[in-house]
Amino acid sequence: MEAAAAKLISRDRITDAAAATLFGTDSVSRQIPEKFTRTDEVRAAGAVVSEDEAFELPVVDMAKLLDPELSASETAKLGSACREWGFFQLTGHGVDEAAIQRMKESALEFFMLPLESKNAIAFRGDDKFQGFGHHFSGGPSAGKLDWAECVLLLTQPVQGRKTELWPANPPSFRDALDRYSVEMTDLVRRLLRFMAIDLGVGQEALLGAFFSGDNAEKGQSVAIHHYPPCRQPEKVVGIPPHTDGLGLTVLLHADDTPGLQIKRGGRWFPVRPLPGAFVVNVGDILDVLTNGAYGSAEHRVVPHAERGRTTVVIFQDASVDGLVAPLPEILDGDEAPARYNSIGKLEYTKGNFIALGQGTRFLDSLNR
Ligand SMILES: O=C(O)CCC(=O)C(=O)O
Ligand SMILES: [Fe+2]
Repeated sequence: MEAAAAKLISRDRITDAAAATLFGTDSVSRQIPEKFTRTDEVRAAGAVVSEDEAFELPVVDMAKLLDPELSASETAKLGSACREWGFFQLTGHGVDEAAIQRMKESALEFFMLPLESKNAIAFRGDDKFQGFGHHFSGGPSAGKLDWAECVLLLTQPVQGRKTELWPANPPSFRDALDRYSVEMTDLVRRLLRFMAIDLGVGQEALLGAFFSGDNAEKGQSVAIHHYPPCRQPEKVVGIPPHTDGLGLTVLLHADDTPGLQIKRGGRWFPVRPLPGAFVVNVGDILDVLTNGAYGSAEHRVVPHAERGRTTVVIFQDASVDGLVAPLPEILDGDEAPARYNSIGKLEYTKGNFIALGQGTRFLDSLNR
């Protein structure tokens, strides 16, 4: 993260007062303090699809993608999920179970520590990009707090890590995240190969946008979120509506609590997490790379009334020769002109942070 861009984010450490609201033993019965009350914002965000309405968030099976007999039809399913929803659940992914288990346990154990221990890595100084505290929330919610705590860290490239901000407690954490990060790199590579087939572009082109070159702006980061239970979930926000600003996102549920919702056709669709599956979504940069063929979808988190929820979210960054731009292979003169203006990666990152602070979507400003 370039220092000047990192300065554009403002994230706060969690105070004793906020912690008493979020985790206090009597927090469930108490009134929600003003700082967390966002009833109007929640109401204005639109209706939620009801529990019993039948709908199917696409499920993609990696084992089928890899099976020569089933690969073509499963690749088509992957493609339609990315085009129609920008989201899917991924089963049969082959990621090492022990690595997943250790990551889940380390995340859950970290959040169980007293605030003082967690604040050992609290956001500080100029660089509010990495550390522990309140997730950034600006725009219409400026001044209000999310019903959540989170750890944000750069995980790749290894030489870019600020290891001193990686939790030393629980002792398993650093090793678990290191291992998990490598597994996620492999998983993203595998997925991109099939996305390239679906898009009809060379695998080198798409993989190259995510992994080639020594551009330090291209890497991987993690957000580990904890949403404590909230008796009046309709009054608070776990994470406000947003699209993910990087390339591809892979989310792991550390428990089986639902809460993630995806906006489609003006309504919020709750994700019903499948045991053992990842939730994968298209980020704004993949949307641009594919010239809008794959769409990054708005999503948010609503806390659960009785159960806490913990997620481990990996973001894989991408760019083409230092630019956020449609892949040249996807464009075709007047037949398929660019739908987005190209922009330097650093300028993109800064623009994204400023837009987040204003509650707008930077991607919209790149539309041609
Ligand atoms: O925790 C979740 O379910 C979603 C988190 C998220 O949207 C994000 O970190 O960008
Ligand atoms: Fe997100």
